[in-house]
Amino acid sequence: MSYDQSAMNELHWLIDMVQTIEVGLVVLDRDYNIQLWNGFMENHSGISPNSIKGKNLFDQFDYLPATWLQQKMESVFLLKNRAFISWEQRPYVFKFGNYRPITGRADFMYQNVTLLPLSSLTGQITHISMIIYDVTDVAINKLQLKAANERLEHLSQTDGLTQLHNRRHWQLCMQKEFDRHARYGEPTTLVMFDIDHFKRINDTYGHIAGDKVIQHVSHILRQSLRDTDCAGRYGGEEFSVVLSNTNAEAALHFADRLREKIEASELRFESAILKVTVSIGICGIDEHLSNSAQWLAQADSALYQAKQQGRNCCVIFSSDEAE
Ligand SMILES: Nc1nc2c(ncn2[C@@H]2O[C@H](COP(=O)(O)OP(=O)(O)OP(=O)(O)O)[C@@H](O)[C@H]2O)c(=O)[nH]1
Repeated sequence: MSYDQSAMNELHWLIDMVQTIEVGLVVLDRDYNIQLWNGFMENHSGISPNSIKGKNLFDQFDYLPATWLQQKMESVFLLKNRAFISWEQRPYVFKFGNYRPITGRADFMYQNVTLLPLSSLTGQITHISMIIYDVTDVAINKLQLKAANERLEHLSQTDGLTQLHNRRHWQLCMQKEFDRHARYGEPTTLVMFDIDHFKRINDTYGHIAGDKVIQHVSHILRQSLRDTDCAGRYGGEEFSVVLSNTNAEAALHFADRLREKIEASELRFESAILKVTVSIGICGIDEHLSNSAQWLAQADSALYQAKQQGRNCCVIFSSDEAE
């Protein structure tokens, strides 16, 4: 076989491969006019190479982020360097459907795109090539893994009965708030409360009724919170809340409103109507506290005082009374 014939063969194979490869190939000239559009692009866009050749990329696909993409392409022309667009940065460049049976859950094809400078025989960069990789499988797996991890993280931080933070996670929030105060000195207050005579509910109506009461109280608590507040189920029928940017007097308003709402509410359980009250201890943070455990102990001591004072009331911690 002559040298010419062999070169022709090679060229033929290359063209064949470019047309059939499972990767999108597009060549653009300096004005973003399409010079090459391979089989992959045709199959996924439904547009044939003949009908798109010579047309401007941005006129053909008006959904493309023109300014952003042109900026990237210009840097490829000027710096003669490759550029990459990852699906994590932008899920796709070309809006192609996803036909993969295994990853049928994606509505579109996730893509990684490489922009490659193409030089002419004189060494000038006259064209660039876009190489489009279908990374739907990888992207879906990664997204599913991320979602599963987020679900697991949520479960590990949440109390199953009330959907409030569980004790361990709430304590971390409280420690963060304590540290934030140590750094920035903003007021913050701890509120601990406990359902009064809860044992009687369990003893009279059974544990299921008791659980419903705990859910009922936590529902009212959730409705009373701001986004920045952090509420948890501290123990069986004991709840804890960190009110950020709130001093003890303002927390007393919050606590009294919460107490009144719970007192005014009722819960139907089978043929009975259940009513409960709560006792609340409040402790604002101050410079004398040496650690978060002490803060918690003082809020707990205020809660104990509220119980001592006859229940269904709120008490702000005072060191005099604690002694
Ligand atoms: N149903 C139910 N009961 C619980 C749960 N956790 C703890 N308890 C019960 O809550 C009751 C708490 O009783 P006590 O600590 O004596 O307090 P109390 O009856 O509320 O009395 P005061 O707090 O002094 O007003 C106990 O009977 C526990 O068994 C729970 O998740 N579900």
